[in-house]
This record gives sequence, C-alpha cells and structure tokens, in this order.
Amino acid sequence: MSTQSSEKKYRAIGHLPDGDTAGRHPADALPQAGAPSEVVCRLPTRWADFTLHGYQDPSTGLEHVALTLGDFSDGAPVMLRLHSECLTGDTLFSLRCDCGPQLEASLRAIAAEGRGALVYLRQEGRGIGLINKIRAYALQDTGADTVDANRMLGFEDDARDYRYAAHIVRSLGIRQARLLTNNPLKVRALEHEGVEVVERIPLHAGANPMNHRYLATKAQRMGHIQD
Ligand SMILES: Nc1nc2c(ncn2[C@@H]2O[C@H](COP(=O)(O)OP(=O)(O)OP(=O)(O)O)[C@@H](O)[C@H]2O)c(=O)[nH]1
Ligand SMILES: [Zn+2]
Repeated sequence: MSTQSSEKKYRAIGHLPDGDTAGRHPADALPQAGAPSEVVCRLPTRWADFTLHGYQDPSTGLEHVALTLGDFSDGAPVMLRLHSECLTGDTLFSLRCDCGPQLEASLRAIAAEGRGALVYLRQEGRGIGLINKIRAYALQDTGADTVDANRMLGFEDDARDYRYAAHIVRSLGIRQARLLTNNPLKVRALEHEGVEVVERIPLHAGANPMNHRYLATKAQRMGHIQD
C-alpha cells in the first residue's frame, strides 16, 4: 500500500493533521495534541450519556475508542481510565480476571463525578492478542501463572504500548489526570508521554475465588498495588 493510499485510509477513519506525510512512518503522522477526533457520536449508557470518540492508530491499524463526559476546557485534572480490551472479562462475564467489574466501576465513577474519560484500548491480552491469550489461559489451566504463561509462549510479561493512548488523552485536551488504576506502569507511561498524573485512584472491583491467584500474581510479579 502506498503512503498516499494509507494516508487516505487513515484520514477517512480517524484523524490526521493536514500536510504531506510522504516518506514518513505512519506513526509520525499522528495528529497534533489538541486535534479532536473526527469520529464522534453520543453513547447513552446505564450510568451516563457519554460522548464516544473513534480512533485508528496508523502505526498498528488498531481501532480504539474514548468515552468522555463533561467539559475539559478549564484545564482542571480529569478522572481518567485507560482500559485494555479483555473480550472474556469485559463482554463474556469471565471470572478469571477483574476486567469487567473494573470497566463498570470506572464508568460508574466517571458518571458520579460528572466529568471524565475512559480510553478503551484494543490491546487484548496485555498486547498479545485474543488467540494468544487463550493459549496463555490453557497453560494456566495446567498450572502456570499469568506471567510464566506469557513467557512460555515467547512473549514479554506485558506487551502493551501506551503511546497512542497518551496521544488520545492529549487530543481530548487532558493535560492532568486522576488515573483509575492499580498498575504503576500506566502512571509511568502516561507521564513519560507528557500527561501528568496528579492522582492515582485505586480500582479494586471484581475479586472472586476464581481470580484470586491471578490478582495475587499481578501484585507479586507485576508490581500492581493492592491498596
Ligand atoms: N496475556 C494475558 N493477558 C491477560 C490475562 N488476564 C487478563 N489479561 C489481559 O490483561 C489486560 C488487563 O487490562 P487492564 O485492566 O487495563 O490493566 P491492568 O494492567 O490489569 O491494570 P489496572 O489499571 O489496575 O486494571 C487485558 O488486556 C486482559 O485481556 C492473562 O492471563 N494473560
Ligand atoms: Zn480480563
């Protein structure tokens, strides 16, 4: 695919700055901070009437969304959740993890605040993809923990990349965040990309007997905070 046709495709789906992108890697063509998504609609939910923004990361082709509520133009810190896709937990009611309850708790918290954003990142399985996550689950069924299962498959413990997520956050006009997470890596990644995390809000939801070992492994081997 030529650079020109790639540019057209990305412009149609997401958003790009004007100008010639020829000869540059697609990732270099990210919109400037402050550029809004062109793909926006209302998304009424059980908890609030959100605005839904669509994005496509030109360097990966992955499509992401952000749900926002309220006005960020005053520059005050914004309640923010970066949520990585978990098909099994977010939509199939799996008890193996805490993702579904965390997603719901985040949307409830933002709705209660009346202002905030949730960026839903299509980085399934901590970035290894759905089929590989199922492979990792199969290894966990025979005794491996979540970290060793990834390593047995030849993956890093966590293959996620938050650069495009930070770009989405900046493009929404968020400069300072109150981040809903137990994962210090997300805090560091956002700060590295120029979004100040003025507060980390612990997000404990959905612990159950089936995910006890998974949550313990995240705390013991992946640095997750259990406060
Ligand atoms: N490879 C792999 N991925 C998993 C496993 N269990 C859950 N996941 C993925 O882990 C990710 C969890 O994402 P998040 O809830 O955003 O992040 P987190 O790192 O748990 O940190 P928090 O912000 O505290 O929730 C999702 O992409 C899940 O699909 C597993 O056993 N193996
Ligand atoms: Zn999950």
